[in-house]
Amino acid sequence: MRMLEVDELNVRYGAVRAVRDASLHVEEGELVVVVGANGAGKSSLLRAVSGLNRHRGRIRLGERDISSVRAERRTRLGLCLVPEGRHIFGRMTVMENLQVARWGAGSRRSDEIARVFGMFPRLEERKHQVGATLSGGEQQMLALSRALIRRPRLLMLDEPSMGLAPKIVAQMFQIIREIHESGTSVLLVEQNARMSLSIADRGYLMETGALSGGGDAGEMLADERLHETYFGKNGTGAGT
Ligand SMILES: Nc1ncnc2c1ncn2[C@@H]1O[C@H](COP(=O)(O)OP(=O)(O)OP(=O)(O)O)[C@@H](O)[C@H]1O
Repeated sequence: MRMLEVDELNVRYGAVRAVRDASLHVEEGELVVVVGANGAGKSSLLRAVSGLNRHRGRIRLGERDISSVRAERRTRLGLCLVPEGRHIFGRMTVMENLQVARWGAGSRRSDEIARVFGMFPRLEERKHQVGATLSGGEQQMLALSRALIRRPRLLMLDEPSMGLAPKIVAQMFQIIREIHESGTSVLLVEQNARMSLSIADRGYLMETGALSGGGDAGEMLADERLHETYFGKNGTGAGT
């Protein structure tokens, strides 16, 4: 089954066409990455799929057309976005952040929090610490945990490697790989092309609002033409 199908999506900010006739899909259980440089339109694409941006075009989640469904309802239907910049509650503790997420998911079950602590033991160790005092990697883990509490059908991640030290970036991609291996469908947007393609099934390229590709991630990783532009001299990705 196709988990997500996006057809001819367009996002405009006044005269700026941030997303142009973008079409993509994610099969059930797939990990798909959209790679592209800073400003290519990746965040606008994910925000539109989440219902947070005004957009034109058709979006299907599973069998259902959600093009005109509001953002909160899309989340309830299983589409969860971990936004760029994390947006955790800095003055609340780790535990409180997770409790708010669980409440938002309409659940009171304490085992949902225990489940994410099982995935991120580090967060359990810091459960009484306030969000703002966590490291960047821990904040990203908390943002991810808040989405996972909802048991999403499709998890969308906007630049999860942003601002993290290289060692932590590697851990973050390992965690995303494990989430995918546990059966969750994932749509990831990233500037770090090399790392994200190395864990993905398929990849798209995004340039000035337009998507191309949609091919096998391993083949994209081996494609010499993409190296100079997208993998950068130090191999960490476009624009870095
Ligand atoms: N609220 C906004 N108002 C006007 N223009 C915007 C707005 N948000 C984004 N843009 C413009 O739309 C284009 C795409 O931006 P977007 O943030 O989607 O790209 P991106 O690939 O996610 O880049 P980044 O990684 O820097 O977030 C850019 O030209 C950006 O300047």
